[in-house]
Amino acid sequence: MYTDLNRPPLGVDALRRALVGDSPGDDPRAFYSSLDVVAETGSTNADLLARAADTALDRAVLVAEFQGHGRGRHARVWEAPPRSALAVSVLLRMPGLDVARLGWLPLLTGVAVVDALRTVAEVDAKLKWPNDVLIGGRKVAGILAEVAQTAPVPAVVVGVGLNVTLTQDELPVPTATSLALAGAATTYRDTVLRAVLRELAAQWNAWHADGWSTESLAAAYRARCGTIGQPVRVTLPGERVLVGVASDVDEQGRLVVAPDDGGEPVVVSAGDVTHLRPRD
Ligand SMILES: O=C(O)CCCC[C@@H]1SC[C@@H]2NC(=O)N[C@@H]21
Repeated sequence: MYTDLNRPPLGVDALRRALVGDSPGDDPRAFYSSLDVVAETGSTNADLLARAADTALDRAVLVAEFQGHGRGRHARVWEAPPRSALAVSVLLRMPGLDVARLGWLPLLTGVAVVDALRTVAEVDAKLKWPNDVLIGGRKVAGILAEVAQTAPVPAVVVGVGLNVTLTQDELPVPTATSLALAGAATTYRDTVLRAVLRELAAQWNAWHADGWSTESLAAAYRARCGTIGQPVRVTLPGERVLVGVASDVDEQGRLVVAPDDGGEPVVVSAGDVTHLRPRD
């Protein structure tokens, strides 16, 4: 099934040197407490969630060269051939953050992935609400955040799956793409992973310094979101379909849609969005 297993492994020692601090702090270059790369696991999100009660794992990073049961949003699977994608999870706690704002973390992660890809891969990456990362209308990365109710502060495991060197034949669905297929300036996974984790740390630090306020974060999200201003079809829970124009995200990161039937704006907290101008 997989065409080329001779792809290079990630260089864990260099990644650790670049990203892990002796006493992890505000510097995005040494933000993380640990970084591990495993050859194979079921799901990096599941692995960190299972160990979320261990406070030593705050800001831990777990990367898998291959996931047998990668988890996607809406209970879907997330698949990629070995060593051709990034499958990375980070465990974060945000003391003092109102739990109602936890939902911003996957959106913040989306902002970080977009910035990393624009910078090192030189691609025109954009977000499709809530946090699919698209290039030319095709999905290159997905984000799944899951919460563990640890006391006194919940732990959030945020996972990123990013297609790097997948060939056309290896794409899980025709609407996906990879950095290689999108003509990225680099398909070196170490470079991309380093950029993603540094941007995530920088965004997280900025949000923390801002007292977990959502104003600047929402502005950063809007600036990178290709859904706002788009005609969209939204499949809501229960398979109800909403068609209209996405006008904004609100203070909780929910999508506001002006329906085509002229009704009141609908605030969407969960749903599957299709852009009706497919290249955006
Ligand atoms: O459905 C989506 O778009 C989200 C996909 C998230 C996949 C990543 S890969 C690393 C982490 N571990 C998982 O099991 N899922 C996430």
